[in-house]
Amino acid sequence: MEIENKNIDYNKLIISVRDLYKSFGENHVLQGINLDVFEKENVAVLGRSGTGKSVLIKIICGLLRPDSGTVNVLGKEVDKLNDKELRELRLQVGFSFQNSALYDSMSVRENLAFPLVRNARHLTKKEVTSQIESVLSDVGLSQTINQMPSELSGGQRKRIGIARTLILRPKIMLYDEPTSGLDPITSIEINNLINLVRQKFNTTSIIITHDLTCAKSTGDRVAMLFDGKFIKEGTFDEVFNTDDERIKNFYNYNFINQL
Ligand SMILES: Nc1ncnc2c1ncn2[C@@H]1O[C@H](COP(=O)(O)OP(=O)(O)OP(=O)(O)O)[C@@H](O)[C@H]1O
Repeated sequence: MEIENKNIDYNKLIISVRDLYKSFGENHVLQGINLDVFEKENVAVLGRSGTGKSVLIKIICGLLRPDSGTVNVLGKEVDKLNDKELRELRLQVGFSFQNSALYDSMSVRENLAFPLVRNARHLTKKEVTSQIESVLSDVGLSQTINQMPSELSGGQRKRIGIARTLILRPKIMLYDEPTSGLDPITSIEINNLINLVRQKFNTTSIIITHDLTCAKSTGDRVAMLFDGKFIKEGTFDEVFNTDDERIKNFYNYNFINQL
């Protein structure tokens, strides 16, 4: 078995979140979040539905603004960037959406060409094709190049969604519920892909999930979100080896649901 080469650099902080608060009206979603992610580290953020996991990564990539607190990404304070700087930063942050966000009226080839043509206009047609073929091979789906999204399985759609993000060679990957709606075997394949992406593309990642298997197999570190705060952080075993009833309930609920 090939041993994964993680090469995490704990001297290089890639994402740093401090005292982050975000409410929607009376809904106080994030209530003092602190999080550091180091170069080439995979951090899994676990929590129940509606705890603010997606809100957190949307704030990290500048899609939402916090009420207070700071978010530093690749050395830049996200809240202080103007529109142009934010666009430049976003090119380095790949966002893999929960629903894969593919354009249903476009083929796989066109879906993958879209971000390239929009953001790297200097490329020739031949270069675009070669990059599409290369990234499709990376996600193991070369044969789907001329298919439409409606012809793909849920797992294949997730892979193409990840490929479409990777084609811009981001330094950071934010995965929003990468295994949601997938059967256990397809989920394992996606978890393996997330680890492969880190190894091959040297990405730093946050994986948002409520799937324990996903968190365990992709997260070097796991952070447990509860009521707007991280209540425990560490390796998967450190987090779940606990007397905290909130974490034990989360574990048991997941376990029962997987039976
Ligand atoms: N743009 C918005 N306007 C108002 N409320 C919002 C907005 N975005 C998120 N929320 C609310 O913030 C809370 C957290 O939502 P979020 O999508 O981050 O949850 P989550 O932990 O990712 O859950 P899930 O796993 O179900 O996606 C929810 O109560 C949601 O309704």
